[in-house]
Amino acid sequence: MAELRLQNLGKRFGDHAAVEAVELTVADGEFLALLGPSGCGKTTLLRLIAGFEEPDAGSISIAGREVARPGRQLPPEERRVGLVFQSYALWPHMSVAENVAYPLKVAGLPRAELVRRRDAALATTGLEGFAGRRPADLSGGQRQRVALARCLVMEPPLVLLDEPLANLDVHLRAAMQEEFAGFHDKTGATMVYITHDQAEAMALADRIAVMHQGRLQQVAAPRALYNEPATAMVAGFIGEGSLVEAELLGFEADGRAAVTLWDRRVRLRARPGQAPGPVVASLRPEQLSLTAPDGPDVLPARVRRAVYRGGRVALDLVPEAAPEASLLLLEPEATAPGPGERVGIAIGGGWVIPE
Ligand SMILES: Nc1ncnc2c1ncn2[C@@H]1O[C@H](COP(=O)(O)OP(=O)(O)OP(=O)(O)O)[C@@H](O)[C@H]1O
Repeated sequence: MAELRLQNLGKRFGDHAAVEAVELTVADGEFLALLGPSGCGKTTLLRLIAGFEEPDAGSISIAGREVARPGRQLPPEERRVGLVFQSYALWPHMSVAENVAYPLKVAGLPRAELVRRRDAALATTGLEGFAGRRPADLSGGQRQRVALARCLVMEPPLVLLDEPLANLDVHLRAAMQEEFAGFHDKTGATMVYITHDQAEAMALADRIAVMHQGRLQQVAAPRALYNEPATAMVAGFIGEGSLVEAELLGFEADGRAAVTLWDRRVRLRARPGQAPGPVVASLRPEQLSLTAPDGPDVLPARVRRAVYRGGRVALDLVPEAAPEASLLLLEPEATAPGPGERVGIAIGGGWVIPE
């Protein structure tokens, strides 16, 4: 069992809080993606868990054992944590098999056990046919598999991955994502996977933790993160859409929120119990549709830009009632209006940001 628990974790570099007040529990066997813009503290958080940085607040426990708090650090090699980085850090003079077996050799395993575990790791990562090759004679994806196999041989209950696919091209990334998912299923290890690619996080993770300026903004399953973002930062960072200022009037009998948006009354979803008043709402493109400009409850607007996306056109729409605002709507190519055209927008849903 390798539950990971971070309590009020903090790390400063001089005046800069790289990680601040992080509370997070990753369940045994869970796949958690850590997602956030560059510089938000993802790598620092991972280095704290691995034991390369010492926290100056809070604590870290792995499998029920406290491994770090200010002034008390268990060294990395005693944490039983596997690490996979984007730079594969393979030994160039060793074969694939030797690279994979290296941690076992260092640990002093008997030869028969070493061979058994090495070959099992090579099989899990589909590298049986490459055992004799040098890293220089492998593709980027194959090298990343070697790095994965070398992590796997130690059978770590907790694996930390720092942007392991960042150096690969788009097609290879998709293939490797499937391999990571398979690797997770086979090993049952708890995984924390850093990425700044939200599609990758959504494809792989049970839950996604979104980080911003050293703090966790929201930790939730991919669908919840997309449909019910806790903050404007999460709404803007995950998926596409528009953030608009509105007024929450109250809740209707069916639980929908009654909201005024540019003098129109619309019904959105909101966290129950939210107080009436000024709010920010997130409108995803699929919650908007085009209609005739002058119907009841329709928002007349003009097309500012129309960008072809292959089969669909991304429309940047400016409501007549709010010339400074902008709404994104995706329309099939065949029915998409062009720049300058006047249209009506029907709002079929949306989410009131809770804070
Ligand atoms: N050793 C250090 N000394 C001083 N500042 C540091 C150190 N390590 C990181 N930082 C700063 O802490 C902040 C968080 O850095 P971190 O590398 O954790 O971000 P990140 O989210 O992993 O970014 P990226 O996605 O670009 O790798 C940054 O502002 C960075 O400049």
